[in-house]
Amino acid sequence: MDHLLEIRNLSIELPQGRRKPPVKLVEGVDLTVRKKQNFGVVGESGCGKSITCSSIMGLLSFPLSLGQGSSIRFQQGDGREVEITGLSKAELRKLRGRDISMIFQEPMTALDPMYTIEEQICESLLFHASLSKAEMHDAALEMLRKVKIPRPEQILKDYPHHLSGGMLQRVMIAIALINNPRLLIADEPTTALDVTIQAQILDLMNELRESYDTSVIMITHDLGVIAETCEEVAVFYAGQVVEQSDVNTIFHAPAHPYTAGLLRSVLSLGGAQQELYTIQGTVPTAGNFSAGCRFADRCEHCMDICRNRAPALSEISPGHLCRCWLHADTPKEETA
Ligand SMILES: Nc1ncnc2c1ncn2[C@@H]1O[C@H](COP(=O)(O)OP(=O)(O)OP(=O)(O)O)[C@@H](O)[C@H]1O
Repeated sequence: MDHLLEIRNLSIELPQGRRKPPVKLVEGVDLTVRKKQNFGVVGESGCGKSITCSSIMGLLSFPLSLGQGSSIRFQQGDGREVEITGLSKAELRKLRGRDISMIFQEPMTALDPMYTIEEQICESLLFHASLSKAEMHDAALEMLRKVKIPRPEQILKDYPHHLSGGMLQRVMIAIALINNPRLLIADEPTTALDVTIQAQILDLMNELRESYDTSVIMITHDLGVIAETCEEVAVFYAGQVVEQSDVNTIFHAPAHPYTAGLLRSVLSLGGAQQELYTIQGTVPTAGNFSAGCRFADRCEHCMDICRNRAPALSEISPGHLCRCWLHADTPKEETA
């Protein structure tokens, strides 16, 4: 089977006390990540990208929980498929680091200021492999070389505060890849870095992907990062996937007005004479979604039906999914 990860009907709920039903922060998300695929998850702040990916790691923060019927199936290194939502805490710990790793926006907060870089790399090795101290040292050194850290012997002895943001992110990538995971989740890995360092980190991730058999889920609000690194992309809006397709289609023939708006705002940044384009309005907060399309209030193509009935995510051409009445078999003359 070509599939590494299959998410079906994922919902993530925020409880509202005993009297009210929980608010669904994420609803009805289906995603499939293939082996060795670079999969992008893009959308504005607060649309549910990070909590969706945290749920893959079994790391939803209190008081969030998975809704009934949510399924996350993952194929382990031994070929066995596991249902992540049914794993115990101990089984999840085993899966993390060995099969699934994550890198975050702020490497400084993910690393412990009290321990050297060598101690922190070796800690993740300790947990997953039975190596001697000398073998662990060699493995850590080799990994720092792979992520192109200069003077790796010295860096192993350093503490996190001795390193720049770009170097720390390289260390995080080394830690994430040292056990050769099948899936790497990268949550805005370059957002906190300046532009030239961003490009270097993205290049490094692309290079490493060639030499590891790892699939990557790249979470970002930046379509430029998606263009640089991904083959397939899911566009999130207000807790749902609104469009999904290969990257080429998303960039050249976006179907959902939200995706088209995101692209226009990126393109207008590049044009010297053009006025900066922004999508009017803001993302509705969870619990305040309308009965119809969640993007209706901001949409330039809004029709009557969009305000009253929620569109389903449907396949508008092979491999291209879109959640929009403009592309559904419904009368289009119902313009508001
Ligand atoms: N522990 C929590 N308790 C309550 N609400 C939460 C919690 N964690 C996340 N949320 C809410 O869930 C929604 C989705 O959050 P999430 O962090 O996944 O968004 P995002 O798309 O990753 O945004 P960003 O790019 O800003 O990280 C937001 O409305 C957020 O406020």
